[in-house]
Amino acid sequence: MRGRRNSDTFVCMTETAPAGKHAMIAARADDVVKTYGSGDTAVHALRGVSIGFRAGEFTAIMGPSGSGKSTLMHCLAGLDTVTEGEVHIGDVGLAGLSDKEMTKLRRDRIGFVFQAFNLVPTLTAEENITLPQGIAGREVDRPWFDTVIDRLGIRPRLNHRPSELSGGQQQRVACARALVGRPDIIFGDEPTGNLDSRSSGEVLAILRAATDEFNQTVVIVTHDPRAASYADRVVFLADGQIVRELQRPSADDVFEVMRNLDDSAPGQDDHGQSTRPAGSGEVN
Ligand SMILES: Nc1ncnc2c1ncn2[C@@H]1O[C@H](COP(=O)(O)OP(=O)(O)OP(=O)(O)O)[C@@H](O)[C@H]1O
Repeated sequence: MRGRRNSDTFVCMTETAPAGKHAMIAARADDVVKTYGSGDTAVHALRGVSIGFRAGEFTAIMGPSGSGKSTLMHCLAGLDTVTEGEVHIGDVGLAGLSDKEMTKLRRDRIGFVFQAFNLVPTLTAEENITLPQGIAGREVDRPWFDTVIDRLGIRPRLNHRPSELSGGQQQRVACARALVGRPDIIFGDEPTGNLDSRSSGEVLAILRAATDEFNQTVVIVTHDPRAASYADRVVFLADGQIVRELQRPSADDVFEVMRNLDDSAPGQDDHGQSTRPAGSGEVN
């Protein structure tokens, strides 16, 4: 657990970006609504979410199950479309992009680390790490590749296939794959969900280093307060809305907010309809 200053804020980050390292917005969502289905069976996964992610910043998204965390991440990463509102990666709006342009943007500017690792079983660790560069027809930056794999401690495992690696090693390979292409922004959907605490710590440390040493932007979804305590800020969703944000919290701070959210959440009914009073849980 890291001893960090705790201060709540409810201020929209896009409006308060300071000058310097964090001034540039790497990604943002503006009034994003995501509804699955329609009519009586419509599920309101996101109900007007606005948030910005500064370049070089590590953000963790938390919230009760079904609060919309994965949906928000998938919309931000262009893996899903929004029903209303806009998403930008850097200054590129995703709404107007063709499938081809979207694929190129994801390939060039976004890295992914998922809970299920998504490694190709027939390829070695090294082949998995360099696969996206190969598909893009780009040369692998070898000095950078060396830096990343040494930082992750996976050099001795480069010739092994995923089945010959532990969960933690597979996740580090997935991290290396995300880092080697030098994407502007890395999205992690429960990147430590399948890992023991030691491997979790290693993966979180490299994601932390991605921001501190490599000036990349990291956004993860997690249920783990300890994982969230590695972030610069933690954003809490409930019922498809941002309801709270902590700056540089400790794991205990995060745990406390999660406990209150879980306690106070009548949440959603089976169709994702809010059962809260109108106006509750809004960002001021
Ligand atoms: N493809 C889909 N079709 C219909 N409903 C969906 C779909 N994906 C998500 N949902 C619904 O949208 C809501 C938000 O889901 P989401 O997966 O974003 O929540 P989450 O906070 O990531 O949950 P968890 O922590 O359990 O993974 C839930 O009610 C979920 O059932």
